Amino acid sequence: MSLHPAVAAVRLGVRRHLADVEPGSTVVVACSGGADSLALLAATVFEGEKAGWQVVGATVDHGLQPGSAEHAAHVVAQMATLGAGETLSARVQVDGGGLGPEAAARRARYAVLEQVAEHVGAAVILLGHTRDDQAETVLLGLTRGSGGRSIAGMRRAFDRYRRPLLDVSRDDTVTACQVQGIEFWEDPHNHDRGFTRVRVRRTVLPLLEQELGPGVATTLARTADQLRDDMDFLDDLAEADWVELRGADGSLPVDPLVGRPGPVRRRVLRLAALAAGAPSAELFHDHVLAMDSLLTDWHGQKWIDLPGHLRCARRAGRLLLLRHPEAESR
Ligand SMILES: Nc1ncnc2c1ncn2[C@@H]1O[C@H](COP(=O)(O)OP(=O)(O)OP(=O)(O)O)[C@@H](O)[C@H]1O
Repeated sequence: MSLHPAVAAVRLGVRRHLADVEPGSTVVVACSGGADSLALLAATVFEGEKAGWQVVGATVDHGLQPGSAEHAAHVVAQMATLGAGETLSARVQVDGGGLGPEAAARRARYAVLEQVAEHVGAAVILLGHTRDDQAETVLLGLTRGSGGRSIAGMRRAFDRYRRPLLDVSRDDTVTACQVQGIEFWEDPHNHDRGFTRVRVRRTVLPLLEQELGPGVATTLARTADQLRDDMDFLDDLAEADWVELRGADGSLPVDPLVGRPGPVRRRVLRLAALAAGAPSAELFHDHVLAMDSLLTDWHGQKWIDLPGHLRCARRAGRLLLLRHPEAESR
């Protein structure tokens, strides 16, 4: 019997994005019990047998809904049935810490996945994000208007995480599960139109596909790939400049910075503010533009305020990043 194209697509994603993973390595697959991550686990087990990997399935119980422990136990059983060599379930305490519930759950999940990877000595942790997740991320980023990085989408790899299914559609993961007889879970949140992402998934993207032609999700995901490459290049340039120019006190010389192209210069300023202690979640593009105005539109302004009780001031040919009390005395 010939291999179903959807199953082939998922396996190809795993083969391609884990080509450098050595025989004998341990690979953790993070499984929510949804179609994406179960299709990913099945493909990783299949490819892992050929490549000589130990495959560990891990599921995280956020404890946010009634019955979540039973759900986690069910996912563990499924992961074992699909052939994971080892299965793990971890319950986490989701503590907001100023974050929204989704972001808090995500942070707790990543922390526990890290512990799991340490525990089993894993080379990589796999996440089941698909091309459709990527397209939604790009659209959401566009509407948020927070700059190139937010429309550059998710990375295929970061730290020890990999996303092997970013070229695979959600439909293919669902079909791959169906043809392999894998029962998957439908997260009730996926139907809750209170979430912007759900409205993008269920209304905006289908409308775009209907009005502009099929393939919009693919095009958005491809655009994100190209943009991410450019962003990474500019980030690398800026990082090298920052390392070269910064003084021991974190200050920056005005003249060489003014000569740098704007996209690099503003990245250097952002790096300097972060290094001085500005919280990244609160440091917005407007703050960086205000810092930039001390370089490109300076008419004697004393300082500009930054988050994290910081001030940026221009004195004696340098940009200084100061804590508030110091700002007064220097
Ligand atoms: N409860 C869970 N346990 C283990 N892995 C999970 C769990 N929930 C999600 N994942 C992993 O994360 C992937 C993405 O899931 P989902 O899109 O629901 O999360 P998200 O909050 O958007 O994640 P991210 O912050 O990584 O974008 C899943 O395919 C799976 O690999």
